[in-house]
Amino acid sequence: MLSASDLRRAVGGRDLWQGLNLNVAAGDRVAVTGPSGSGKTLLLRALAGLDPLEGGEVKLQGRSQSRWPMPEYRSKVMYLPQRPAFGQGTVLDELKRPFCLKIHSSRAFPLDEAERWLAALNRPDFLNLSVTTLSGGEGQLLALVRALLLGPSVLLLDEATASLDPDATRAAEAALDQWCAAGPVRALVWVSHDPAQRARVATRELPVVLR
Ligand SMILES: Nc1ncnc2c1ncn2[C@@H]1O[C@H](COP(=O)(O)OP(=O)(O)OP(=O)(O)O)[C@@H](O)[C@H]1O
Repeated sequence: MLSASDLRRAVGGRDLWQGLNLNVAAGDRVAVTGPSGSGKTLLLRALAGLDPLEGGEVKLQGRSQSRWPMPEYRSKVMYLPQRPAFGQGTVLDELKRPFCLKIHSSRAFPLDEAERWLAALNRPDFLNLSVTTLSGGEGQLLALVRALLLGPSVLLLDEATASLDPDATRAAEAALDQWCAAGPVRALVWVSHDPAQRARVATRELPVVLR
Protein backbone atom coordinates (compact mmCIF):
# COMPACT_ATOMS: atom_id res chain seq x y z
CA MET A 1 0.00 0.00 0.00
CA LEU A 2 2.65 2.53 1.12
CA SER A 3 6.32 1.98 0.42
CA ALA A 4 9.43 4.02 1.03
CA SER A 5 12.80 3.13 -0.40
CA ASP A 6 16.27 4.42 0.33
CA LEU A 7 15.01 7.56 2.07
CA ARG A 8 17.51 10.18 3.16
CA ARG A 9 16.82 13.20 5.33
CA ALA A 10 19.30 15.86 6.37
CA VAL A 11 18.81 18.92 8.54
CA GLY A 12 21.32 21.69 9.00
CA GLY A 13 23.81 19.93 6.73
CA ARG A 14 23.88 16.64 8.66
CA ASP A 15 22.19 13.40 7.72
CA LEU A 16 19.56 12.28 10.18
CA TRP A 17 19.02 8.97 8.42
CA GLN A 18 19.72 7.41 5.08
CA GLY A 19 18.93 4.13 3.36
CA LEU A 20 15.64 3.96 5.24
CA ASN A 21 13.10 1.50 3.82
CA LEU A 22 9.52 0.83 4.80
CA ASN A 23 6.68 -1.24 3.41
CA VAL A 24 3.20 -0.88 4.82
CA ALA A 25 0.54 -3.36 3.74
CA ALA A 26 -3.16 -3.30 4.51
CA GLY A 27 -3.73 -4.26 8.14
CA ASP A 28 -0.19 -3.41 9.23
CA ARG A 29 0.47 -1.52 12.44
CA VAL A 30 4.04 -0.34 12.39
CA ALA A 31 5.68 1.29 15.42
CA VAL A 32 8.43 3.76 14.56
CA THR A 33 11.03 3.82 17.32
CA GLY A 34 14.15 5.84 17.98
CA PRO A 35 15.63 8.33 20.42
CA SER A 36 14.47 11.92 20.71
CA GLY A 37 15.74 13.93 17.78
CA SER A 38 16.33 10.90 15.56
CA GLY A 39 13.84 12.18 13.01
CA LYS A 40 10.66 10.18 13.61
CA THR A 41 8.42 13.21 13.16
CA LEU A 42 10.29 14.20 10.03
CA LEU A 43 9.84 10.68 8.67
CA LEU A 44 6.09 10.71 9.26
CA ARG A 45 5.79 14.19 7.76
CA ALA A 46 7.74 13.08 4.68
CA LEU A 47 5.52 10.00 4.30
CA ALA A 48 2.52 12.36 4.46
CA GLY A 49 3.98 14.60 1.77
CA LEU A 50 4.32 17.52 4.20
CA ASP A 51 8.13 17.70 4.28
CA PRO A 52 10.83 17.20 1.67
CA LEU A 53 13.38 14.41 1.46
CA GLU A 54 16.99 14.61 0.34
CA GLY A 55 16.75 11.24 -1.36
CA GLY A 56 14.66 8.15 -1.98
CA GLU A 57 11.11 7.62 -3.06
CA VAL A 58 7.74 7.21 -1.39
CA LYS A 59 5.03 5.34 -3.28
CA LEU A 60 1.36 4.92 -2.56
CA GLN A 61 -0.36 2.04 -4.33
CA GLY A 62 2.69 1.72 -6.56
CA ARG A 63 2.56 5.35 -7.70
CA SER A 64 5.25 7.82 -6.72
CA GLN A 65 4.17 10.45 -4.20
CA SER A 66 5.25 13.17 -6.64
CA ARG A 67 2.80 11.87 -9.24
CA TRP A 68 -0.25 12.06 -6.99
CA PRO A 69 -2.36 15.22 -6.78
CA MET A 70 -1.33 16.29 -3.24
CA PRO A 71 -4.86 16.79 -1.81
CA GLU A 72 -5.78 13.27 -2.93
CA TYR A 73 -2.53 11.82 -1.58
CA ARG A 74 -2.99 13.53 1.79
CA SER A 75 -6.56 12.31 2.01
CA LYS A 76 -5.17 8.76 1.79
CA VAL A 77 -2.03 9.19 3.89
CA MET A 78 -2.91 11.35 6.87
CA TYR A 79 -0.59 12.76 9.52
CA LEU A 80 -1.84 13.17 13.07
CA PRO A 81 0.50 15.51 14.97
CA GLN A 82 1.22 15.42 18.67
CA ARG A 83 -0.11 18.96 19.08
CA PRO A 84 -2.92 19.42 16.57
CA ALA A 85 -3.96 22.94 15.58
CA PHE A 86 -7.55 24.05 15.35
CA GLY A 87 -9.42 27.10 14.11
CA GLN A 88 -12.29 28.78 15.92
CA GLY A 89 -15.68 27.49 16.96
CA THR A 90 -16.95 24.27 18.48
CA VAL A 91 -15.74 20.70 18.27
CA LEU A 92 -18.59 20.05 15.83
CA ASP A 93 -17.42 22.95 13.62
CA GLU A 94 -13.90 21.52 13.64
CA LEU A 95 -15.07 18.04 12.73
CA LYS A 96 -17.15 19.39 9.87
CA ARG A 97 -14.50 21.74 8.48
CA PRO A 98 -12.54 19.25 6.28
CA PHE A 99 -15.76 18.09 4.67
CA CYS A 100 -15.99 21.56 3.05
CA LEU A 101 -12.71 20.92 1.22
CA LYS A 102 -13.04 19.94 -2.43
CA ILE A 103 -11.35 16.59 -1.92
CA HIS A 104 -13.99 15.52 0.64
CA SER A 105 -16.95 17.44 -0.77
CA SER A 106 -18.63 14.39 -2.30
CA ARG A 107 -19.26 13.06 1.23
CA ALA A 108 -21.80 14.33 3.74
CA PHE A 109 -20.53 14.96 7.24
CA PRO A 110 -21.25 11.71 9.16
CA LEU A 111 -22.73 13.06 12.39
CA ASP A 112 -23.87 9.64 13.65
CA GLU A 113 -20.39 8.23 13.21
CA ALA A 114 -18.85 11.23 14.98
CA GLU A 115 -21.18 10.67 17.93
CA ARG A 116 -20.33 6.97 18.01
CA TRP A 117 -16.58 7.63 18.10
CA LEU A 118 -16.98 10.29 20.78
CA ALA A 119 -19.08 7.92 22.88
CA ALA A 120 -16.42 5.22 22.45
CA LEU A 121 -13.85 7.74 23.70
CA ASN A 122 -16.01 8.58 26.72
CA ARG A 123 -16.67 12.10 25.42
CA PRO A 124 -20.41 11.99 24.63
CA ASP A 125 -20.92 15.71 25.38
CA PHE A 126 -17.95 16.96 23.41
CA LEU A 127 -19.56 18.40 20.28
CA ASN A 128 -20.59 21.79 21.64
CA LEU A 129 -17.37 22.61 23.48
CA SER A 130 -15.27 25.48 22.19
CA VAL A 131 -12.02 24.24 20.65
CA THR A 132 -10.11 27.13 22.24
CA THR A 133 -10.83 25.73 25.71
CA LEU A 134 -9.79 22.12 25.04
CA SER A 135 -6.96 20.60 27.08
CA GLY A 136 -4.00 19.04 25.26
CA GLY A 137 -5.49 15.56 25.67
CA GLU A 138 -8.94 16.67 24.53
CA GLY A 139 -7.34 18.25 21.48
CA GLN A 140 -5.71 14.92 20.69
CA LEU A 141 -9.08 13.16 20.94
CA LEU A 142 -10.69 15.70 18.61
CA ALA A 143 -7.88 15.29 16.06
CA LEU A 144 -8.21 11.51 16.30
CA VAL A 145 -11.96 11.54 15.68
CA ARG A 146 -11.51 13.98 12.80
CA ALA A 147 -8.99 11.63 11.19
CA LEU A 148 -11.15 8.54 11.71
CA LEU A 149 -14.12 10.27 10.07
CA LEU A 150 -12.02 11.29 7.07
CA GLY A 151 -10.97 7.66 6.65
CA PRO A 152 -7.46 7.64 5.19
CA SER A 153 -5.82 4.41 4.05
CA VAL A 154 -2.72 5.02 6.16
CA LEU A 155 -2.90 6.94 9.41
CA LEU A 156 0.41 8.32 10.68
CA LEU A 157 0.22 8.83 14.44
CA ASP A 158 2.89 11.05 15.96
CA GLU A 159 2.72 10.44 19.73
CA ALA A 160 -0.98 10.94 19.19
CA THR A 161 -1.98 9.78 22.66
CA ALA A 162 0.94 11.29 24.59
CA SER A 163 -1.27 13.84 26.40
CA LEU A 164 -3.98 11.36 27.39
CA ASP A 165 -4.50 9.71 30.77
CA PRO A 166 -4.20 5.88 30.85
CA ASP A 167 -7.95 5.23 30.50
CA ALA A 168 -8.30 7.67 27.59
CA THR A 169 -5.19 6.16 26.00
CA ARG A 170 -6.72 2.68 26.13
CA ALA A 171 -9.99 4.02 24.71
CA ALA A 172 -8.09 5.68 21.84
CA GLU A 173 -6.17 2.46 21.16
CA ALA A 174 -9.43 0.49 21.13
CA ALA A 175 -11.01 3.01 18.74
CA LEU A 176 -8.04 2.74 16.39
CA ASP A 177 -8.17 -1.04 16.59
CA GLN A 178 -11.87 -0.99 15.73
CA TRP A 179 -11.33 1.51 12.90
CA CYS A 180 -8.53 -0.58 11.40
CA ALA A 181 -10.57 -3.77 11.54
CA ALA A 182 -13.60 -2.11 9.93
CA GLY A 183 -11.98 -1.39 6.57
CA PRO A 184 -10.15 -3.62 4.12
CA VAL A 185 -7.41 -1.13 3.25
CA ARG A 186 -6.28 0.51 6.47
CA ALA A 187 -2.96 0.66 8.24
CA LEU A 188 -1.30 2.54 11.09
CA VAL A 189 2.23 3.89 11.41
CA TRP A 190 2.66 4.87 15.01
CA VAL A 191 5.41 6.85 16.78
CA SER A 192 5.26 6.12 20.49
CA HIS A 193 7.92 6.41 23.19
CA ASP A 194 6.01 3.98 25.38
CA PRO A 195 7.26 0.38 24.94
CA ALA A 196 4.14 -1.00 26.63
CA GLN A 197 1.94 0.88 24.17
CA ARG A 198 4.01 -0.33 21.22
CA ALA A 199 3.60 -3.90 22.47
CA ARG A 200 -0.17 -3.41 22.61
CA VAL A 201 -0.71 -1.68 19.28
CA ALA A 202 2.03 -2.67 16.85
CA THR A 203 2.55 -5.76 14.76
CA ARG A 204 6.18 -4.78 14.08
CA GLU A 205 8.73 -2.05 14.72
CA LEU A 206 10.79 0.21 12.45
CA PRO A 207 13.83 1.60 14.26
CA VAL A 208 14.96 5.02 13.02
CA VAL A 209 18.70 5.06 13.53
CA LEU A 210 20.80 8.20 13.70
CA ARG A 211 23.59 8.23 11.11
N1 LIG B 1 12.17 22.34 10.20
C1 LIG B 1 13.34 21.95 10.75
N2 LIG B 1 14.48 22.58 10.45
C2 LIG B 1 15.65 22.18 10.97
N3 LIG B 1 15.78 21.17 11.84
C3 LIG B 1 14.67 20.51 12.18
C4 LIG B 1 13.39 20.86 11.65
N4 LIG B 1 12.47 20.03 12.16
C5 LIG B 1 13.16 19.20 12.98
N5 LIG B 1 14.47 19.49 12.99
C6 LIG B 1 15.52 18.77 13.72
O1 LIG B 1 15.57 17.47 13.20
C7 LIG B 1 15.80 16.54 14.25
C8 LIG B 1 14.72 15.48 14.23
O2 LIG B 1 13.50 16.07 14.65
P1 LIG B 1 12.20 15.21 14.89
O3 LIG B 1 11.17 16.10 15.46
O4 LIG B 1 11.85 14.47 13.67
O5 LIG B 1 12.72 14.15 15.98
P2 LIG B 1 11.90 13.02 16.74
O6 LIG B 1 12.63 11.74 16.54
O7 LIG B 1 10.47 13.03 16.32
O8 LIG B 1 12.07 13.50 18.23
P3 LIG B 1 11.12 13.32 19.54
O9 LIG B 1 11.16 11.86 19.87
O10 LIG B 1 11.81 14.16 20.55
O11 LIG B 1 9.75 13.82 19.18
C9 LIG B 1 15.89 17.33 15.53
O12 LIG B 1 17.26 17.53 15.82
C10 LIG B 1 15.20 18.62 15.20
O13 LIG B 1 15.74 19.69 15.94
